[in-house]
Amino acid sequence: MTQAIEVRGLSRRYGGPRGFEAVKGISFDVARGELFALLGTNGAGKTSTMELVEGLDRPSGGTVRLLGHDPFAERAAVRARIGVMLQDAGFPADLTVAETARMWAGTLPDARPVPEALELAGIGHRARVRVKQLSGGERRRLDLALAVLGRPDVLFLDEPTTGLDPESRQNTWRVIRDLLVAGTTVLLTTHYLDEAQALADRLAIMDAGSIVTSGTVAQVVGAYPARIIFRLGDPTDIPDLPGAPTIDRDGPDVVIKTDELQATLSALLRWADDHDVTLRDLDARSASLEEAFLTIAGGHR
Ligand SMILES: Nc1ncnc2c1ncn2[C@@H]1O[C@H](COP(=O)(O)OP(=O)(O)OP(=O)(O)O)[C@@H](O)[C@H]1O
Repeated sequence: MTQAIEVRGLSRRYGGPRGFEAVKGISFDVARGELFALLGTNGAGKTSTMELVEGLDRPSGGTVRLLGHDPFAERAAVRARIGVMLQDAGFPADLTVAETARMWAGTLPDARPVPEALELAGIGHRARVRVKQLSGGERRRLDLALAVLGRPDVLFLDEPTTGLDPESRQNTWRVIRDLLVAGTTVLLTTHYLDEAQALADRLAIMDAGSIVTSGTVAQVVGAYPARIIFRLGDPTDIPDLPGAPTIDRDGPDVVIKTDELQATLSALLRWADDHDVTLRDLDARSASLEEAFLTIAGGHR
Protein backbone atom coordinates (compact mmCIF):
# COMPACT_ATOMS: atom_id res chain seq x y z
CA MET A 1 0.00 0.00 0.00
CA THR A 2 1.50 3.34 -1.03
CA GLN A 3 -1.31 5.69 -0.01
CA ALA A 4 -1.12 6.90 3.57
CA ILE A 5 -4.50 8.64 3.31
CA GLU A 6 -7.45 7.79 1.06
CA VAL A 7 -10.53 9.99 1.24
CA ARG A 8 -13.60 9.11 -0.85
CA GLY A 9 -16.83 11.09 -1.10
CA LEU A 10 -16.30 12.45 2.40
CA SER A 11 -18.95 14.64 3.97
CA ARG A 12 -19.48 16.15 7.39
CA ARG A 13 -22.74 17.58 8.58
CA TYR A 14 -23.09 19.49 11.83
CA GLY A 15 -26.39 19.50 13.71
CA GLY A 16 -28.03 16.28 12.49
CA PRO A 17 -29.40 15.17 9.12
CA ARG A 18 -30.99 18.56 8.41
CA GLY A 19 -27.98 20.46 9.70
CA PHE A 20 -25.19 22.35 7.99
CA GLU A 21 -23.00 20.41 5.54
CA ALA A 22 -19.46 21.74 6.08
CA VAL A 23 -17.75 19.11 3.90
CA LYS A 24 -19.59 18.05 0.75
CA GLY A 25 -18.40 14.76 -0.69
CA ILE A 26 -14.69 15.38 -1.26
CA SER A 27 -12.05 12.87 -2.42
CA PHE A 28 -8.26 12.95 -2.34
CA ASP A 29 -5.25 10.70 -1.72
CA VAL A 30 -1.99 11.40 0.07
CA ALA A 31 0.94 9.11 -0.75
CA ARG A 32 3.38 8.01 1.92
CA GLY A 33 6.09 10.58 2.50
CA GLU A 34 4.12 13.28 0.71
CA LEU A 35 2.96 16.67 2.01
CA PHE A 36 -0.59 17.49 0.96
CA ALA A 37 -1.90 20.98 1.72
CA LEU A 38 -5.54 21.94 2.15
CA LEU A 39 -6.11 25.58 1.30
CA GLY A 40 -9.28 27.65 1.41
CA THR A 41 -10.97 30.68 2.86
CA ASN A 42 -12.21 30.80 6.47
CA GLY A 43 -14.96 28.24 6.90
CA ALA A 44 -14.11 26.35 3.69
CA GLY A 45 -14.05 23.06 5.60
CA LYS A 46 -10.32 22.39 6.03
CA THR A 47 -10.33 21.70 9.77
CA SER A 48 -13.57 19.73 9.50
CA THR A 49 -11.89 17.52 6.88
CA MET A 50 -8.68 17.15 8.83
CA GLU A 51 -10.55 16.07 11.96
CA LEU A 52 -12.33 13.31 10.04
CA VAL A 53 -9.03 12.04 8.63
CA GLU A 54 -7.61 12.05 12.17
CA GLY A 55 -10.58 9.94 13.25
CA LEU A 56 -12.02 12.43 15.74
CA ASP A 57 -15.55 12.04 14.42
CA ARG A 58 -17.59 9.70 12.24
CA PRO A 59 -18.12 11.02 8.70
CA SER A 60 -21.72 11.82 7.71
CA GLY A 61 -20.94 10.19 4.38
CA GLY A 62 -18.04 8.66 2.45
CA THR A 63 -14.94 6.91 3.75
CA VAL A 64 -11.48 7.64 5.13
CA ARG A 65 -8.58 5.18 5.18
CA LEU A 66 -5.59 6.24 7.25
CA LEU A 67 -2.59 3.89 7.03
CA GLY A 68 -5.03 1.27 5.79
CA HIS A 69 -7.48 1.67 8.69
CA ASP A 70 -10.76 3.41 9.36
CA PRO A 71 -9.40 6.09 11.74
CA PHE A 72 -12.69 6.45 13.66
CA ALA A 73 -13.71 2.80 14.02
CA GLU A 74 -10.13 1.52 14.40
CA ARG A 75 -8.79 4.40 16.45
CA ALA A 76 -6.47 2.17 18.52
CA ALA A 77 -4.68 0.99 15.36
CA VAL A 78 -3.78 4.51 14.21
CA ARG A 79 -3.56 6.62 17.36
CA ALA A 80 0.07 5.78 18.16
CA ARG A 81 1.15 6.31 14.55
CA ILE A 82 -0.17 9.85 14.08
CA GLY A 83 0.87 13.24 15.43
CA VAL A 84 -1.61 16.07 15.61
CA MET A 85 -0.95 19.80 15.87
CA LEU A 86 -4.32 21.43 16.48
CA GLN A 87 -5.18 25.11 16.13
CA ASP A 88 -5.73 25.36 19.87
CA ALA A 89 -4.55 22.35 21.85
CA GLY A 90 -5.43 23.63 25.36
CA PHE A 91 -2.82 22.14 27.74
CA PRO A 92 -2.77 22.81 31.50
CA ALA A 93 -1.39 26.33 31.87
CA ASP A 94 0.39 25.70 35.17
CA LEU A 95 2.71 22.95 33.92
CA THR A 96 6.09 23.81 32.48
CA VAL A 97 6.96 23.09 28.86
CA ALA A 98 9.05 20.04 29.85
CA GLU A 99 6.39 18.73 32.26
CA THR A 100 3.75 19.05 29.54
CA ALA A 101 5.92 17.13 27.08
CA ARG A 102 6.74 14.44 29.67
CA MET A 103 3.05 14.04 30.47
CA TRP A 104 2.27 13.67 26.78
CA ALA A 105 5.19 11.28 26.21
CA GLY A 106 3.72 9.05 28.94
CA THR A 107 0.74 8.34 26.70
CA LEU A 108 2.89 7.25 23.72
CA PRO A 109 4.47 3.85 23.11
CA ASP A 110 7.73 4.98 21.46
CA ALA A 111 8.23 8.63 22.36
CA ARG A 112 11.35 10.58 21.46
CA PRO A 113 13.35 11.84 24.43
CA VAL A 114 11.58 15.04 25.57
CA PRO A 115 14.67 17.29 25.16
CA GLU A 116 15.07 16.05 21.56
CA ALA A 117 11.47 16.90 20.67
CA LEU A 118 11.70 20.34 22.32
CA GLU A 119 14.97 21.12 20.53
CA LEU A 120 13.53 19.94 17.22
CA ALA A 121 10.66 22.42 17.51
CA GLY A 122 12.93 25.25 18.70
CA ILE A 123 11.46 25.48 22.20
CA GLY A 124 14.22 23.69 24.16
CA HIS A 125 15.41 26.95 25.75
CA ARG A 126 11.94 27.45 27.32
CA ALA A 127 11.74 23.97 28.89
CA ARG A 128 11.33 25.26 32.47
CA VAL A 129 8.81 28.00 31.65
CA ARG A 130 5.14 27.56 32.50
CA VAL A 131 2.83 27.12 29.52
CA LYS A 132 0.79 30.17 30.54
CA GLN A 133 3.91 32.35 30.30
CA LEU A 134 4.67 31.40 26.69
CA SER A 135 4.06 33.78 23.81
CA GLY A 136 1.60 32.74 21.10
CA GLY A 137 4.45 31.74 18.78
CA GLU A 138 6.15 29.74 21.53
CA ARG A 139 2.87 27.91 22.14
CA ARG A 140 2.82 26.91 18.47
CA ARG A 141 6.34 25.54 18.84
CA LEU A 142 5.30 23.55 21.91
CA ASP A 143 2.33 22.22 19.92
CA LEU A 144 4.76 21.13 17.19
CA ALA A 145 7.08 19.47 19.72
CA LEU A 146 4.15 17.46 21.10
CA ALA A 147 2.97 16.52 17.61
CA VAL A 148 6.36 15.02 16.71
CA LEU A 149 7.01 13.45 20.13
CA GLY A 150 5.64 10.04 19.12
CA ARG A 151 7.69 9.73 15.88
CA PRO A 152 4.46 9.77 13.86
CA ASP A 153 4.10 8.16 10.42
CA VAL A 154 1.43 10.73 9.59
CA LEU A 155 1.54 14.27 10.91
CA PHE A 156 -1.48 16.59 10.91
CA LEU A 157 -0.57 20.27 10.96
CA ASP A 158 -3.47 22.71 11.28
CA GLU A 159 -2.11 26.20 10.52
CA PRO A 160 1.26 25.40 12.11
CA THR A 161 2.89 28.79 11.54
CA THR A 162 0.04 31.16 12.35
CA GLY A 163 1.39 33.79 14.74
CA LEU A 164 5.05 32.89 14.21
CA ASP A 165 7.70 35.48 13.39
CA PRO A 166 9.50 34.99 10.04
CA GLU A 167 12.51 33.25 11.60
CA SER A 168 10.32 30.80 13.53
CA ARG A 169 8.31 30.09 10.38
CA GLN A 170 11.52 29.21 8.56
CA ASN A 171 12.48 26.96 11.47
CA THR A 172 9.12 25.19 11.36
CA TRP A 173 9.48 24.72 7.60
CA ARG A 174 12.92 23.19 8.18
CA VAL A 175 11.50 20.79 10.76
CA ILE A 176 8.70 19.79 8.37
CA ARG A 177 11.14 19.27 5.48
CA ASP A 178 13.40 17.08 7.66
CA LEU A 179 10.40 14.99 8.70
CA LEU A 180 9.38 14.58 5.04
CA VAL A 181 12.89 13.44 4.13
CA ALA A 182 12.64 10.89 6.95
CA GLY A 183 9.47 9.53 5.30
CA THR A 184 6.73 11.20 7.36
CA THR A 185 3.43 11.91 5.57
CA VAL A 186 1.99 15.36 6.29
CA LEU A 187 -1.51 16.79 5.92
CA LEU A 188 -1.28 20.57 6.31
CA THR A 189 -3.79 23.39 6.40
CA THR A 190 -2.52 26.91 5.95
CA HIS A 191 -3.62 30.40 5.00
CA TYR A 192 -0.11 31.20 3.77
CA LEU A 193 0.12 30.52 0.05
CA ASP A 194 3.92 30.86 0.16
CA GLU A 195 3.94 28.11 2.78
CA ALA A 196 1.95 25.79 0.51
CA GLN A 197 4.15 26.74 -2.44
CA ALA A 198 7.31 26.04 -0.42
CA LEU A 199 6.26 22.76 1.17
CA ALA A 200 3.45 21.03 -0.69
CA ASP A 201 3.98 18.14 -3.11
CA ARG A 202 0.30 18.48 -3.95
CA LEU A 203 -2.55 20.63 -2.69
CA ALA A 204 -6.28 21.13 -2.87
CA ILE A 205 -8.13 24.43 -2.73
CA MET A 206 -11.45 24.11 -0.90
CA ASP A 207 -14.39 26.47 -1.07
CA ALA A 208 -17.69 26.07 0.77
CA GLY A 209 -17.07 22.41 1.59
CA SER A 210 -15.90 21.26 -1.86
CA ILE A 211 -12.52 20.83 -3.51
CA VAL A 212 -12.47 23.27 -6.41
CA THR A 213 -9.06 22.34 -7.77
CA SER A 214 -6.20 20.04 -6.79
CA GLY A 215 -2.84 18.84 -8.06
CA THR A 216 0.78 19.91 -7.88
CA VAL A 217 1.42 23.64 -7.50
CA ALA A 218 2.39 23.75 -11.20
CA GLN A 219 -0.82 21.98 -12.26
CA VAL A 220 -3.05 24.22 -10.16
CA VAL A 221 -1.32 27.42 -11.25
CA GLY A 222 -1.18 26.27 -14.90
CA ALA A 223 -4.97 26.25 -15.07
CA TYR A 224 -5.12 30.03 -14.54
CA PRO A 225 -4.18 32.78 -16.99
CA ALA A 226 -1.51 35.44 -16.64
CA ARG A 227 -2.72 39.03 -16.22
CA ILE A 228 -1.76 42.38 -17.69
CA ILE A 229 -3.25 45.39 -15.92
CA PHE A 230 -2.96 49.06 -16.89
CA ARG A 231 -4.91 52.32 -17.22
CA LEU A 232 -5.54 54.19 -20.45
CA GLY A 233 -5.84 57.98 -20.48
CA ASP A 234 -7.89 58.21 -23.70
CA PRO A 235 -10.78 56.01 -24.82
CA THR A 236 -8.38 54.37 -27.27
CA ASP A 237 -9.36 51.05 -28.90
CA ILE A 238 -7.06 48.19 -27.94
CA PRO A 239 -6.04 46.18 -31.03
CA ASP A 240 -6.35 42.42 -31.50
CA LEU A 241 -3.48 40.81 -29.63
CA PRO A 242 -1.86 37.39 -30.03
CA GLY A 243 -2.43 34.69 -27.39
CA ALA A 244 -6.23 34.91 -27.63
CA PRO A 245 -6.51 37.10 -24.54
CA THR A 246 -9.74 38.22 -22.90
CA ILE A 247 -9.87 41.97 -22.43
CA ASP A 248 -12.02 43.61 -19.76
CA ARG A 249 -12.40 47.38 -19.70
CA ASP A 250 -13.97 49.42 -16.96
CA GLY A 251 -13.53 53.10 -17.84
CA PRO A 252 -9.77 53.68 -17.93
CA ASP A 253 -9.00 50.35 -16.18
CA VAL A 254 -7.99 47.48 -18.45
CA VAL A 255 -7.41 43.85 -17.43
CA ILE A 256 -6.08 41.43 -20.04
CA LYS A 257 -5.98 37.71 -19.25
CA THR A 258 -3.81 35.52 -21.42
CA ASP A 259 -2.25 32.07 -21.56
CA GLU A 260 0.68 33.47 -23.57
CA LEU A 261 1.98 36.34 -21.51
CA GLN A 262 5.12 37.07 -23.53
CA ALA A 263 3.39 37.14 -26.92
CA THR A 264 0.46 39.24 -25.71
CA LEU A 265 2.63 41.66 -23.73
CA SER A 266 5.19 42.14 -26.54
CA ALA A 267 2.45 43.02 -29.04
CA LEU A 268 0.77 45.35 -26.54
CA LEU A 269 4.02 47.22 -25.86
CA ARG A 270 4.80 47.50 -29.60
CA TRP A 271 1.31 48.89 -30.25
CA ALA A 272 1.61 51.39 -27.37
CA ASP A 273 5.00 52.51 -28.64
CA ASP A 274 3.87 52.88 -32.26
CA HIS A 275 0.78 54.88 -31.27
CA ASP A 276 2.36 56.91 -28.51
CA VAL A 277 -0.05 55.46 -25.94
CA THR A 278 0.90 55.51 -22.25
CA LEU A 279 -0.01 52.34 -20.32
CA ARG A 280 -0.31 53.85 -16.85
CA ASP A 281 0.42 51.69 -13.77
CA LEU A 282 1.36 48.80 -16.09
CA ASP A 283 1.57 45.51 -14.21
CA ALA A 284 2.13 42.15 -15.92
CA ARG A 285 2.31 38.96 -13.91
CA SER A 286 2.34 35.23 -14.51
CA ALA A 287 -0.31 33.06 -12.94
CA SER A 288 0.48 32.27 -9.32
CA LEU A 289 -1.03 30.27 -6.52
CA GLU A 290 -2.35 33.56 -5.15
CA GLU A 291 -4.08 34.29 -8.45
CA ALA A 292 -5.66 30.82 -8.50
CA PHE A 293 -6.74 31.16 -4.89
CA LEU A 294 -8.23 34.62 -5.30
CA THR A 295 -10.08 33.58 -8.44
CA ILE A 296 -11.64 30.62 -6.63
CA ALA A 297 -12.38 32.49 -3.41
CA GLY A 298 -13.56 35.61 -5.24
CA GLY A 299 -15.90 33.64 -7.47
CA HIS A 300 -18.18 32.99 -4.51
CA ARG A 301 -18.32 36.42 -2.96
N1 LIG B 1 -18.94 22.07 15.72
C1 LIG B 1 -19.50 22.75 14.73
N2 LIG B 1 -20.83 22.94 14.69
C2 LIG B 1 -21.43 23.62 13.69
N3 LIG B 1 -20.77 24.16 12.64
C3 LIG B 1 -19.43 24.01 12.63
C4 LIG B 1 -18.72 23.31 13.67
N4 LIG B 1 -17.40 23.33 13.37
C5 LIG B 1 -17.29 24.01 12.20
N5 LIG B 1 -18.50 24.41 11.78
C6 LIG B 1 -18.78 25.17 10.53
O1 LIG B 1 -18.30 24.41 9.44
C7 LIG B 1 -17.72 25.26 8.46
C8 LIG B 1 -16.32 24.80 8.17
O2 LIG B 1 -15.50 25.05 9.31
P1 LIG B 1 -13.97 24.63 9.35
O3 LIG B 1 -13.44 24.99 10.70
O4 LIG B 1 -13.81 23.24 8.89
O5 LIG B 1 -13.36 25.60 8.24
P2 LIG B 1 -11.84 25.95 7.93
O6 LIG B 1 -11.70 25.87 6.46
O7 LIG B 1 -10.94 25.11 8.75
O8 LIG B 1 -11.81 27.46 8.39
P3 LIG B 1 -10.60 28.34 9.04
O9 LIG B 1 -9.69 28.70 7.92
O10 LIG B 1 -11.33 29.52 9.56
O11 LIG B 1 -9.94 27.52 10.11
C9 LIG B 1 -17.81 26.67 9.01
O12 LIG B 1 -18.95 27.29 8.44
C10 LIG B 1 -18.01 26.47 10.50
O13 LIG B 1 -18.76 27.52 11.06
